[in-house]
Amino acid sequence: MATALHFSGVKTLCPASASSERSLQYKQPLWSQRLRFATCVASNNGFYTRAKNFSCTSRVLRVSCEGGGITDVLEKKQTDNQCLGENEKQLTCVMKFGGSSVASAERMREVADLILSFPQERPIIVLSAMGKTTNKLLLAGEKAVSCGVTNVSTIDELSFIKELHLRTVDELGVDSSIISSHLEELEQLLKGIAMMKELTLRTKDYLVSFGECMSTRLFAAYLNKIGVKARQYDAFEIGFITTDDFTNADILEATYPAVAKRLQGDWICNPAIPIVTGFLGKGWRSCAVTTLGRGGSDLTATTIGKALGLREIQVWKDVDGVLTCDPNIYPRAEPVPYLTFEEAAELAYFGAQVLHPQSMRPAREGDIPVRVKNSYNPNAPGTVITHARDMSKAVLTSIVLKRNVTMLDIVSTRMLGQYGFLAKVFSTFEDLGISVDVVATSEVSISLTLDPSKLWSRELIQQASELDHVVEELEKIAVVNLLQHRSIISLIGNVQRSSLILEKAFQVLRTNGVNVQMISQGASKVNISLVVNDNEAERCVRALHQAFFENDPFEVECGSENGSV
Ligand SMILES: Nc1ncnc2c1ncn2[C@@H]1O[C@H](COP(=O)(O)OP(=O)(O)O)[C@@H](O)[C@H]1O
Ligand SMILES: N[C@@H](CC(=O)OP(=O)(O)O)C(=O)O
Repeated sequence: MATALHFSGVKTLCPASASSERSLQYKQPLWSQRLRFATCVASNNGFYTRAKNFSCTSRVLRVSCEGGGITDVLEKKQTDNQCLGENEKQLTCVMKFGGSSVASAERMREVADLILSFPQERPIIVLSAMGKTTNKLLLAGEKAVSCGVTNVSTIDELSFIKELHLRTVDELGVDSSIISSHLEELEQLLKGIAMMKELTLRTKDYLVSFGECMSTRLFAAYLNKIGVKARQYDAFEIGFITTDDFTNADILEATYPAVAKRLQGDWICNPAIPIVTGFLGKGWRSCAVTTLGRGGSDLTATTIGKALGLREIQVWKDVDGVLTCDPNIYPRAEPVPYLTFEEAAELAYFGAQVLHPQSMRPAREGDIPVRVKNSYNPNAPGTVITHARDMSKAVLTSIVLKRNVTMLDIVSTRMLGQYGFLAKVFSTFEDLGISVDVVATSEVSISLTLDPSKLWSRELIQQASELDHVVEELEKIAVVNLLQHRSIISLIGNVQRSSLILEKAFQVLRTNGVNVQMISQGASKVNISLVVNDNEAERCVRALHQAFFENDPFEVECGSENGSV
């Protein structure tokens, strides 16, 4: 057997050995200059793995690998633009890894291996904060409001975050100085919150930004340590311009050209894998750090995909793709192999935590496929989301649950034939800046649900008074009934088959003794929404899943014809 070294199109054959350390002889000493900057990927019978160590002298490249017997060593040159071939000037894809994928040093190493297992790609990496760091930061902030300045350093969540990040520094073998100033500043910030006794939305965003700022620094340092040239970027420094809606900001158009120019420009001048903070932006008026809403790193990834016109956007999660329902509600949920952007957007908007609600927009506008993959199980095919798919056999794709929704029944006090009623109702919501989710109307009455994510971004006390205010305003023209603790069950699928879907759904709900309080079929034609009581919702989802995905969906069609459903 022979071992091959590929470099600048030149191949040098060296004798193989069974050892896990391999020395390769160069023909030309000149190569070693370039190899200093090289990425080294070794392969063991076709399974690519990160080389544990590599070093080179003028004529010898020495590679050692965990796991023994190296049969092949590939060198990807990453030097300067003089060495970039024409097609190497383009970054190819974006890979986003969520908190669960980078929760520990071990997971970060696995993610590095995963990235290097695609040597043909020139990826941009987007990372979320490690594990549950964002939640812990928010909790620490809330505790700081009332704990007093002197007690800040004893906040459990602060200790947890410090310990997690310092342990990761240690285990990855990188220099602690890359995050020490962030950890110090974080404590100072919490002391500031304790002093002010308030945590504004703007401060909340600044507070949570420490999570992504630290995870990306750790990961970039680790890649550099193992010889893979990487460069860290804070999204708010490279052109992610947003509205000033702290905790729920929207990306502005100016972002696309700015981000493309910065990332592509740097790559061409001095190639290094970009490691970008997910979730963060910069408010265009305030110039302060903003966040894109919980789970917003998906949106960072799709924004980069569109900005650079990349071939593919990959979002790596801890599940085998988008599933037929939330696995926390029903563990027998199955991966959905294909989705359209429209289906994925509805699914995300109506509560499937797996994707950020706004994240499909840039991908759809740029017509860039999104692949949802499992970083714990990279061989699983995942879900591919594209513009169109074969719908001929599709009935139901996924069942989504949105809990804790507020519903309003509004009945006009005027008689039939009264014009302007709907306009007045919706202008009330517009004036109050409250967005509406699901709507069902007749000429004199309207039932609707309020988007909880918009309400949740406000303080609880503010929410209650806003709801009172909505009711007060609407009562000028209607009788209003405010119904809380409702859930929306969204049936995402082929609404061309809506009769079949509804027939089966209502049969299941009737069998389970559940009364549907509102029903709406979206204009998008991929979603039917049913409103039920919160306390019945999970049971409904499980029963619906069993009926639609664990039995033949065409059964009902035949059954109903014989009247035997
Ligand atoms: N329909 C669904 N398909 C897949 N996952 C879902 C679905 N609904 C809810 N989830 C939950 O979403 C989680 C993945 O999303 P998220 O927590 O944002 O991942 P990450 O932090 O890795 O980006 C899964 O672990 C799963 O519990
Ligand atoms: N860290 C942020 C952003 C994010 O996208 O996280 P994840 O990819 O882990 O859902 C959050 O927890 O909301």
